[in-house]
Amino acid sequence: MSTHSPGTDPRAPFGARLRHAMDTRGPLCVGIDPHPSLLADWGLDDDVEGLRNFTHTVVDALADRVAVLKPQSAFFERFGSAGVAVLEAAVARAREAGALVLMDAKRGDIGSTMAAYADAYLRADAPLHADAVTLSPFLGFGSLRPALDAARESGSGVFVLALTSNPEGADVQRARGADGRTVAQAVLDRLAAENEGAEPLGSFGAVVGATLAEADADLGINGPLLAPGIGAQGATAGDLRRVFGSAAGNVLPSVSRGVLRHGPDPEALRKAARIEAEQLAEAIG
Ligand SMILES: O=C(O)c1cc(=O)[nH]c(=O)n1[C@@H]1O[C@H](COP(=O)(O)O)[C@@H](O)[C@H]1O
Repeated sequence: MSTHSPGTDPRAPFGARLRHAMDTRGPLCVGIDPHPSLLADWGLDDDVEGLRNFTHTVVDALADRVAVLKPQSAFFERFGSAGVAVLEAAVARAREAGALVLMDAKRGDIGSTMAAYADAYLRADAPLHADAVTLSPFLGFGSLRPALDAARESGSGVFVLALTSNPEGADVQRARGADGRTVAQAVLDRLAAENEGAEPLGSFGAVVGATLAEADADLGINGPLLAPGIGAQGATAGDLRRVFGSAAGNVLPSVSRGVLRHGPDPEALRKAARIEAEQLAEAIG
């Protein structure tokens, strides 16, 4: 992991900016998940001031060196508008310091209201504009169209849930449609179509948990594969090759508690992130 800035044209599509960030800073996304238990471990109160202190500490320690920071929106929303204001400031501060920001909001809705979510996160001048956002395809992949179009227009990205890291995900995601494909494969195929011809990497990513026993799916979507589950959920860097096979080079491993538990000392956070990034780069390199 280096402190090198992503340095590509800020107007380049998300996939190109992410490729550059992963190549120069190392393939690591650190999740900003201010759990009440982590706030307590850091000696902070479970209130807006504690949330702000926690979030700024993580951003100031890591935004100039990790490829991606991923704030989990719910932990901010639980404090209402004051918490969302902390999130908004953190997104701006992290992007200013050179990190790409993936807003973990897991949105999905009928097309007409999906357009409003797209406005909230993907429109270039939106207060909560991030480099990318997580989306849920449960209302049908086609319902995400307004977000896909908005991302293309603003040079942002999306990560659509395909094979999630939680054990309950398989009920829905491994179910087979009339054509024999699993739901997850149908999502992956639609993402591959969105990324067709994109170089060096498409902007339409999938979420595929590092905790899976095996992917058992074609992950060749020419887009990034967000891999949560490393650390607190039990997966390790060593699992990535087995799960992702030849697609490992496009994997963006994501760690939240596994890094955050080393705070609040900024130097300890930086060290934890550096070790993770080095191990992950070696595992998928
Ligand atoms: O979209 C995600 O980020 C996500 C998808 C998934 O399948 N599993 C998963 O754990 N996540 C998120 O990744 C983070 C995992 O946190 P840790 O288990 O603490 O590393 C949480 O913010 C989850 O919401």
